[in-house]
Amino acid sequence: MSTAVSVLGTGAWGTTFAAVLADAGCRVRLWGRDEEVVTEITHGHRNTRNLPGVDLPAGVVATTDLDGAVRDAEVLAVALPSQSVREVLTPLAGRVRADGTVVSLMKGVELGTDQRMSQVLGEVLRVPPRRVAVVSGPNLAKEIAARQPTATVVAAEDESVAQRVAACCASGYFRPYTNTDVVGVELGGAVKNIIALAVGMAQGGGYGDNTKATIITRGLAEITRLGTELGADPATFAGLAGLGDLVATCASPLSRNHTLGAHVGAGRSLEDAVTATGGTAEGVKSCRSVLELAQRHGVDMPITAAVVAVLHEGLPVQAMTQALLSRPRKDERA
Ligand SMILES: NC(=O)C1=CN([C@@H]2O[C@H](COP(=O)(O)OP(=O)(O)OC[C@H]3O[C@@H](n4cnc5c(N)ncnc54)[C@H](O)[C@@H]3O)[C@@H](O)[C@H]2O)C=CC1
Ligand SMILES: O=C(CO)COP(=O)(O)O
Repeated sequence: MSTAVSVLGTGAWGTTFAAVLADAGCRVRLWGRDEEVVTEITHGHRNTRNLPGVDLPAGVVATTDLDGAVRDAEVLAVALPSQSVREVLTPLAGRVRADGTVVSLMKGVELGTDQRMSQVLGEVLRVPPRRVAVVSGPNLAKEIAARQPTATVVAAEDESVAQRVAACCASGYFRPYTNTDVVGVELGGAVKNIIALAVGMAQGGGYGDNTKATIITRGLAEITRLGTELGADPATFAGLAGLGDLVATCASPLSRNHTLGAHVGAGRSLEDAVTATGGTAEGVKSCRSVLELAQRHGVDMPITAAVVAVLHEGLPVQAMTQALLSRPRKDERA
C-alpha cells in the first residue's frame, strides 16, 4: 500500500511538492484554506493562483478539512509561511498519528522565539524531534513543477526517518539525498533567503557579478559561522542545502527574495516591493529573528545586519555598501 501523505499549504511549494509526492507514488491530500483553490486543484488539476500554467497529477486531491488531513496522514508535510505555522497548527496539537512523521518544507525562523520550523512543528503538534524531518535544497517550485531534474536534502535526526521521507518523494526527476544534520540543513535554507535579498539589492542598485559573487561567498561564510555555533556540521553548508540553495536563490529571477531585494535596490519602498513581488519572501521577516539568534550566540553576521537595517531601520540601500566595505579588515577564514 502506498504512503498516505498530507501537505498543508496550497502555495507554490506546497502544490509542487504534492505533485512530486504523487509522481513518486504516494496517496496525496493537499490542504488549503481557500475553497476556490481547493476545488480547482481537485477537479481541474490546476492551481491558477499560485502555480499558473502547471498541470497537476490527477492523484493530488485537495481539501479544506485540516483536522482530517492531519489525523489521517502517515507523513504530514507543512508548506505554510513560517510566521503563520504556530497560529494555524496550534488547534491540531496531539492529532498527528502516533507513528506519523512530520516534515517541514519551510525556510524561515519564527519571530519572537527564534525557533527553526522543525522546532515549531514539534512543539506545536507535540511530536518528538526524532519524528520531525526537513526538506531543503535548490528547489525553485516552478522548475520542479515542470519536472526539471532537481536534487534536495531530507534531514532528520534519525537516518531511517530521513530515508522514509526520501522514499516518498524520489522520482525520475527528483533526487533526495539524506542527512542527519537537521540544524545545518534548516539554517542553510532560511539564511540563504537573507543573502538573496542582499544580492537582489546589489543587482537592483546596478552592481555586477563581482559584487554578487562577493555577497554570495561572504554570505556562505556567515551562514556557516552561525550554523557551526549552533551545532551544525560545516560540511552541510558545502552541500545542496547550503551552497546549492544559495546559488539557485541568489541567481534566479524566480526567487521571491532575490526579486524583492532587486525592487528595494532599485529604490522602491519595502511595502511596494512586497506587493510587486507577490508570494512569500521569508527573508523579509526572518532576517530579524536570524540576527537576534546570531547576537544571542555572539556570531558576527554583517550582511544579515545590513539587510535588517535597510528593510526595517531606514538605512538607505546605498549606505549599505559603505557599511559593509568600511568594516575592519580581517583574515578571510576568521
Ligand atoms: N516557492 C518555492 O520555490 C519554495 C518555497 N519554499 C518555502 O515554502 C514555504 C511556503 O512557500 P510558498 O508555497 O512558495 O508560498 P506562497 O506564497 O506561494 O503560498 C503560501 C500559501 O500559504 C497560504 N497561507 C498563508 N497564510 C495562511 C494561513 N494563516 N492559513 C492557511 N494558509 C495560509 C496562502 O494562502 C498560500 O496558499 C516558505 O517557507 C518558502 O520559503 C521552499 C522551497 C521552494
Ligand atoms: O527556496 C527557494 C528555492 O530553493 C525559493 O526561493 P524564494 O522563496 O526566494 O522564491
